[in-house]
Amino acid sequence: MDSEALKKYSALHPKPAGLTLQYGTAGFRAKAEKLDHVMFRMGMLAVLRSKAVASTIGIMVTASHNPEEDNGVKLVDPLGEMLHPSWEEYATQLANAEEHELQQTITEICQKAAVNQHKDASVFIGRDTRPSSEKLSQSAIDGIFVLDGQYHDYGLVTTPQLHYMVCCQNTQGQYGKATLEGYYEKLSKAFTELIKQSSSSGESQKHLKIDCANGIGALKLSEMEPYFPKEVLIQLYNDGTKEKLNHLCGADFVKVHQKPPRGLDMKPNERCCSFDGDADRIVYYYQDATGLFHLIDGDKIATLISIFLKELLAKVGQTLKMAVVQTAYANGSSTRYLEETLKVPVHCVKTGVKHLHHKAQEFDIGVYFEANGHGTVLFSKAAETKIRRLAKEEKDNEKREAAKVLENMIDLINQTVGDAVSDMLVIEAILALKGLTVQQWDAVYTDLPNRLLKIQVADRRVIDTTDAERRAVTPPGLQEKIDALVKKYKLSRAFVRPSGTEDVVRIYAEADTQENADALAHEVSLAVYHLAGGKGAPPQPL
Ligand SMILES: CC(=O)N[C@H]1[C@@H](OP(=O)(O)O)O[C@H](CO)[C@@H](O)[C@@H]1O
Ligand SMILES: [Mg+2]
Repeated sequence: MDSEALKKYSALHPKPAGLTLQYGTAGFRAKAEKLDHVMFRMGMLAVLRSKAVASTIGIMVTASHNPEEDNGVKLVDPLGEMLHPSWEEYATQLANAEEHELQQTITEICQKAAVNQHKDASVFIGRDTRPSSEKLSQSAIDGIFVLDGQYHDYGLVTTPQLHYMVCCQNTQGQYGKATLEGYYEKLSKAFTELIKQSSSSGESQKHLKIDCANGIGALKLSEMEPYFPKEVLIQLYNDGTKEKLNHLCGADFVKVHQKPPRGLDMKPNERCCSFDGDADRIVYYYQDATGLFHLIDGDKIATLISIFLKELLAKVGQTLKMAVVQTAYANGSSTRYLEETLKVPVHCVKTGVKHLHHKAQEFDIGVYFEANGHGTVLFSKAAETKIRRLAKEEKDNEKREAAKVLENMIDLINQTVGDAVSDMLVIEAILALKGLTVQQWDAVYTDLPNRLLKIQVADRRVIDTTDAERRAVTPPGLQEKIDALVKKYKLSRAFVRPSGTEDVVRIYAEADTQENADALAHEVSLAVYHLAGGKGAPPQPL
């Protein structure tokens, strides 16, 4: 490490005095103007991580569904996974070190993590369309440069595209070609193969309206369109040419407000979907003839995919172990349907993709989705090998054809991380192959009415949870109070947890009716306000 160069460069990216940030559920997130030093330092950390694991590491500059003024950064591990938890702590230390402690902190990280500083380092970097992203990614590049790392700047890409590139690179091309063209070709080839086998459905079945949240999804879908087969008739809305990123649109807005995004003209019964700002989440929806809005969230996506995969597994006659991984936010009806009707085991883990991904790796086929629409399917190496072999060698026609469908699903799904583009194509292929309308998909089960609220408290760390965040262990008395409130309603459930991305406590409630879900959520938020140090005026009923 050249300490003069480090001093010189870090002076160009000074840390605002007194500012401390934490590497949370989704990396660092803050107002963009507070992040320059963090980017520079994450450039350096990516170099250290790359040296430690002798692989290419990714840096993605994005704040996903947050407002346009925010930004953030996430590191991507060798196979496209989220940064290993043991390094999150190093990320936080490095981001918060004062200028004069910087060199010492780097040395300490190298010691603790056994980083061989003489090794080569390689970093892939990408960014979303925020006005601040270009400059911030340059700051990260300065950080890579100062520690002598090699880098490739992919410029504007979706978060899942960057994860894909990193995985391709570290598997020496086994996962695909580490270029945008490679990504488009791999996905569109698998998709085209899949829908070849669908009996041609009506014209209306082919149309899909996509709300791109005024983000990167619009750019990348336009680039990808020439690769699509002619059966795909997509119309892009909120493409970023007129309005602000994530403003009154995008997957998060639609999920939280349970209403259509602005800027998408929706006719009755049309199939529509929304991406989030960095295109790693997707939700579907439609409006029925009476004008009622129907949200089809991550739970229904997981269910559709599970139904489809289970049928295929039965056809190929293989006993591969399949499971669905959810979080506490999954609608109770989805869990019940999966366990009781579909007979697929369901596991509940803590919020955050890294937890879901990790759990899903335990199965031959692990389907994971957060209710908000972030998710994917993981196939174990053994399962993949078996399926590819059957697709090639199986003598029985029906079995071999089913194995081929599974093989194309493996190639279409971005197994590195949830991917709105890939998930959309998976869903479109399943609907086409099964001849399902969006209404039939929606009707697989009925969501329990639910409400998600957030409130501010003086220090959200006073709330500690257990049992995959479904029960609060502190502050004293809070869980007992929640239990008593839940008992007042039918089919009810409620829990609270501190957010990992915002300075708030989240409250979730579901019950037999919307009024009851709203009332329960409100009562629980009052309990949090009183027992966990609520800030400002007490929460008001909805
Ligand atoms: C209830 C909810 O939607 N929580 C989101 C949100 O996390 P919080 O820790 O709840 O702020 O952002 C995460 C990162 O995008 C996402 O993984 C998660 O699902
Ligand atoms: Mg996102």
